[in-house]
Amino acid sequence: MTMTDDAVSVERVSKTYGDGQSVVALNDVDARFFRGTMTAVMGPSGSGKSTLLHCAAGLDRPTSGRVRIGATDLSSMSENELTKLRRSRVGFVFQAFNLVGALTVEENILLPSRLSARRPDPAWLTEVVGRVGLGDRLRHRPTQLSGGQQQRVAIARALVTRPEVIFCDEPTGALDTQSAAEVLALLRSAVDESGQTVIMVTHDPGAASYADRVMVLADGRIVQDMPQPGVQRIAEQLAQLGRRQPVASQEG
Ligand SMILES: Nc1ncnc2c1ncn2[C@@H]1O[C@H](COP(=O)(O)OP(=O)(O)OP(=O)(O)O)[C@@H](O)[C@H]1O
Repeated sequence: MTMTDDAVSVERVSKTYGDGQSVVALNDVDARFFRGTMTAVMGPSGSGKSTLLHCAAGLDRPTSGRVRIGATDLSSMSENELTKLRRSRVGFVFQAFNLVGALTVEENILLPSRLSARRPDPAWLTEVVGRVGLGDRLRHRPTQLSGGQQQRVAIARALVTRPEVIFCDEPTGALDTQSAAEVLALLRSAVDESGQTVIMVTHDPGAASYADRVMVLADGRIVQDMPQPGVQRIAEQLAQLGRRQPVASQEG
């Protein structure tokens, strides 16, 4: 495997849903996500953010184009190989936490390691649990925790296998400001202290301002790519998009 500076690269990726009256969710998108950086993906509802995240993470296949994680080309991989790749090389954090209610906090955190049959390094597990501040909650069930605590469990679960890339879809969408700040600081530390790569879909300019770069999608295309734009500029760009006339849907 050759080393590359790209943690993820997306080349000429299009995704069309349905046939007949089909929806073009991604339209010939090129994007490179550099190692050890955090990128926020923003844009109006329906602009293709989740679709881009899902294609980049190997959760969904593009209709055309190529996705690479590191030097690994996902397009030629079987479902089985994709599943293995997702378990070993990427982590996920979703708005709805997606924890298993019947398992304890500790069991949830260890689940990806169990599934990939790789024993986590106990020192690293202690470090991760300490970092997310859940040391005294390991035997609790997710329902016994606040939303912010549940999201911290999800982050610990994503960190424990030391994935190259952590994909986040609205990770702070269900959280209050304080819990959101804690979650964003944790994602930031995964980048700054562990050299991991974070790709995060968010609607919130405040959350996006934690990123090294903000990418804005509209109608399935990247329309802005801004290095550390700051909350003000992000909000302005989104407001400008909001004022644009939506592209007429193609019917019939
Ligand atoms: N499984 C699907 N089947 C059909 N159309 C879909 C499917 N998933 C997404 N779409 C359509 O593709 C387009 C892009 O959707 P996507 O979820 O990627 O947007 P988004 O920017 O993440 O939106 P939101 O901010 O509302 O979550 C939308 O028009 C959506 O309706």
